Amino acid sequence: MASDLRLRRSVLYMPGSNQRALDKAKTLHADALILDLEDAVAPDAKDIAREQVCAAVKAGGYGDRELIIRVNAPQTPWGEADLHAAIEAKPDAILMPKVSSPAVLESIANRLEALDAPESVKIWAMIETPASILNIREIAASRRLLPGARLTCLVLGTNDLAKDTWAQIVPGRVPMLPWIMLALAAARAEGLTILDGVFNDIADVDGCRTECRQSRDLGFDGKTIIHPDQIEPANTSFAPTDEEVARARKVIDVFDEPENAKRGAIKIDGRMYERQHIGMARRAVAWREAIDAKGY
Ligand SMILES: CC(C)(COP(=O)(O)OP(=O)(O)OC[C@H]1O[C@@H](n2cnc3c(N)ncnc32)[C@H](O)[C@@H]1OP(=O)(O)O)[C@@H](O)C(=O)NCCC(=O)NCCSC(=O)C[C@H](O)C(=O)O
Ligand SMILES: [Mg+2]
Repeated sequence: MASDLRLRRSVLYMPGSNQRALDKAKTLHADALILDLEDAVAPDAKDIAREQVCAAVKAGGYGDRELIIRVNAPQTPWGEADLHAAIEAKPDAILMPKVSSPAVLESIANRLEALDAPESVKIWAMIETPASILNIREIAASRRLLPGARLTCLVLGTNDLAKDTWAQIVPGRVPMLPWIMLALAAARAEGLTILDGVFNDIADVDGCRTECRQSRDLGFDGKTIIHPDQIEPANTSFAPTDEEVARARKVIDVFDEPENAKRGAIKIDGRMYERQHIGMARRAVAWREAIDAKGY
């Protein structure tokens, strides 16, 4: 049903040290916000970023935008303080960077349980190291093993993947497609949400739109983005078109007709549809209803 569907078409990062961005985000049409304490924040701004981000989450005012805090990794000088403060702020999720194996997720899930964090605080995991790709099956499967069923989303970090593998970031992303699709299959096998990596060329809005469309074609739930100008391309690309919705409604209606009750396959407007297509059709309609209900 549309009411259960959480839109994550556009998920906007912002440096936690940038108070202006934290404020501006309250008015932007992004579905979710990642308030970053990690790579977007310089070492000497880590403490102020932590304070600002946790204060912003506690104060609220972001409407129905999901709020995610990206902490520094546990082995860094800031990891422990970030995690403690983030748990206390109770965001919708804590995003763990550079997750290379399930072990780090287990330790965070245990911490959340030990500190009695509400069930609503989920864990999101960045998939951005070569080891995370090799261990993706175990990382995704840890959803079933962690206490509190907290792992709900994987987020690709294509900049870090490029850095560590030496793969080039090129239009069409051919060098990365095997890793992208492996992560996508692992996420879907476990019923996790999965978000695509960022498009760095802020000035190239058309290029961003092309990559968002590719991202939707590949099967992602949404795109992580880095600038307000990338929100509209992401929201538009992940919305089913009018034509898709009309076709989806027709598929549902035709299979609902009594004379088709026992048919497995049907030809509609020259194309073959099987019963499995009803689920996809319902998803398209539910997405449209969720977008209409949201108003953007
Ligand atoms: C890249 C930026 C530093 C550019 O900022 P700026 O120079 O201020 O751009 P503009 O002048 O064009 O900004 C126009 C207005 O929009 C606001 N703004 C800009 N960016 C954001 C944002 N991300 N969120 C909210 N608001 C934003 C500006 O404040 C201006 O507002 P106003 O003054 O009222 O007009 C900046 O865009 C930026 O910091 N972006 C995010 C960078 C970031 O978070 N990077 C980390 C994540 S990417 C990553 O590493 C993923 C992964 O880990 C991987 O490995 O791939
Ligand atoms: Mg990264």
